[in-house]
Amino acid sequence: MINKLVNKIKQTGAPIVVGLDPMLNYIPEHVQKKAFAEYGETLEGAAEAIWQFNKEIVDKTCDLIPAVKPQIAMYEQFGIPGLMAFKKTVDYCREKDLVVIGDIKRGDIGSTSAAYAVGHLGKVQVGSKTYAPFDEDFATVNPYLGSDGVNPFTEVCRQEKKGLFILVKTSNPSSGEFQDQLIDGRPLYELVGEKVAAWGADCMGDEYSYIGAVVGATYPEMGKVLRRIMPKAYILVPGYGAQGGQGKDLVHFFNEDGLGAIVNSSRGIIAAYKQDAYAQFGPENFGDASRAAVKAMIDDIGGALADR
Ligand SMILES: O=C(O)c1cc(=O)[nH]c(=O)n1[C@@H]1O[C@H](COP(=O)(O)O)[C@@H](O)[C@H]1O
Repeated sequence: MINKLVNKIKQTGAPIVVGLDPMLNYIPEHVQKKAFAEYGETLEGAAEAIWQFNKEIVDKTCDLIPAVKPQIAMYEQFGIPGLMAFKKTVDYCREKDLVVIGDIKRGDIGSTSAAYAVGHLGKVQVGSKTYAPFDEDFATVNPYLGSDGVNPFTEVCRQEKKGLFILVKTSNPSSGEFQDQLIDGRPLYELVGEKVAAWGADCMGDEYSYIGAVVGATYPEMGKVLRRIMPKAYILVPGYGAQGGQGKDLVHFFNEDGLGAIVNSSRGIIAAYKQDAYAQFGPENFGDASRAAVKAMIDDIGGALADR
């Protein structure tokens, strides 16, 4: 799957991921109204609104982008109907040949991580039958329980040819509270970055490892150091747009070959129609606003890479 991701990035010239993080308040009135007319103001109604919203955004952007990243919490908040909308979204994006990064941020003791890995990336056995319950292509993993929490995910990736993005340095304001703590003079995130490189060394695709890392766009200097520490890891870079990251901050997350990083934007794309820059589209044409925002993001990052 890492080879597919790299090839799609090369084909599209777009090292970007559209984050499918639908909140009800981003979903235009007319989409909500239609869903509620059919299912009432229920969890099912919310899930239908989310699904219709996602579908339109995917339809309007899928030819421009290599990948999407649905964030499971946004679906889980609507319970079982929400999770069904998550699964529908994953399946639809895979049908459109997009690489799907399940943003699930799991990680637990080994036996529990194994169950998460099977449910999201692998296959589960039920009597004589086998099922792939969620079947994303990549998953985000929290490594802060240590190797035995990560190994079951790696094992399933090896079997299924899937991949991981492991949290190394997160984009949020408090990420330094623990991640920047010094151990023998070195920040914890660097030690985690070294671990990601080690875990990924025998998990190589053609050019890059299928064990990638997450490093926030909001910490470009740290991204530069981590790029060197993990030369073969693809870096998922969230924090562009709504959290303040811009193309010019991100060049050092990429290798000299222009590969090695994929930048996520969620609210900046899916709620583009609410921004002044795209207001002319109006809520009716929210998908077109997202398409324009994707194009602007591609130009911003492409321009920054060309200028470096
Ligand atoms: O793993 C992630 O994707 C992630 C890691 C991180 O350090 N920071 C971060 O924002 N994310 C996710 O990236 C997305 C960012 O959303 P926007 O700020 O709306 O672009 C959300 O789905 C977050 O959960």
